[in-house]
Amino acid sequence: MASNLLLIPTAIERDKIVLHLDETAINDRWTTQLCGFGQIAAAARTSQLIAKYCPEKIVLVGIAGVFSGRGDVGVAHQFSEVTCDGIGVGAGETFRSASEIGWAHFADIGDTIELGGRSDMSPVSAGRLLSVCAASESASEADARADRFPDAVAEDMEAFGVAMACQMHKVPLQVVRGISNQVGDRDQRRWQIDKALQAAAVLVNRLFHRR
Ligand SMILES: O=C(O)c1cccc(C(=O)CC[C@H]2O[C@@H](n3cnc4c(=O)[nH]cnc43)[C@H](O)[C@@H]2O)c1
Repeated sequence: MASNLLLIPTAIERDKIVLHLDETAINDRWTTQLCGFGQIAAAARTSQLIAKYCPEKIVLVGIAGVFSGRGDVGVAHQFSEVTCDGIGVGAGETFRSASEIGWAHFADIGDTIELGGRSDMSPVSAGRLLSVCAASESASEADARADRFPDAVAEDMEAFGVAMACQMHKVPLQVVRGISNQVGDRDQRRWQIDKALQAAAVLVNRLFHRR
């Protein structure tokens, strides 16, 4: 039986989350691999791993920031869609995305990719994940992003790249993110990484047992 892939951006996240994952499920059917930090590494590495393992399905798990007023820190979400922000023209208020200027990311892949390509992996709808190239570094930057994406719940840096590779290879993807911080809060003393990854592990363990 083909192994499924559990992708995690960094070794720090992997070493914390594996403590809470169902070991039997991992040994039986899942291969855990790092996909790297940021959209580019994540897309390239995912493509390489799909070619190597030919997985039936992929789950991406890690931490993310939540937009102010749209959720709590220390909980986890499984997302129904992922939107890319940061590839296009301009910066700040003048930024226009790839779709806005009429350049698709690749062929028919626009700025948003639906997650959960098959009925047996139908997503728990927790809305939109915004995948950025550089994390918001202040509350005002976070608010500006939140204004541009009124239905985005959280911000990460890899999901769109992983989703693009999965779409090209026709492999269904689920994305689970534990919420470690408020978007725009760069003071890691306030981040709740352990709690976020523990909550994320609960959702991933459920996905392990879903047919
Ligand atoms: O601001 C810093 O100095 C800094 C130092 C180390 C790491 C960071 C990160 O933002 C980690 C990014 C990493 O975790 C995910 N993540 C978690 N929270 C956020 C966020 O608020 N916005 C975007 N990405 C976030 C992301 O997927 C990366 O893998 C900062």
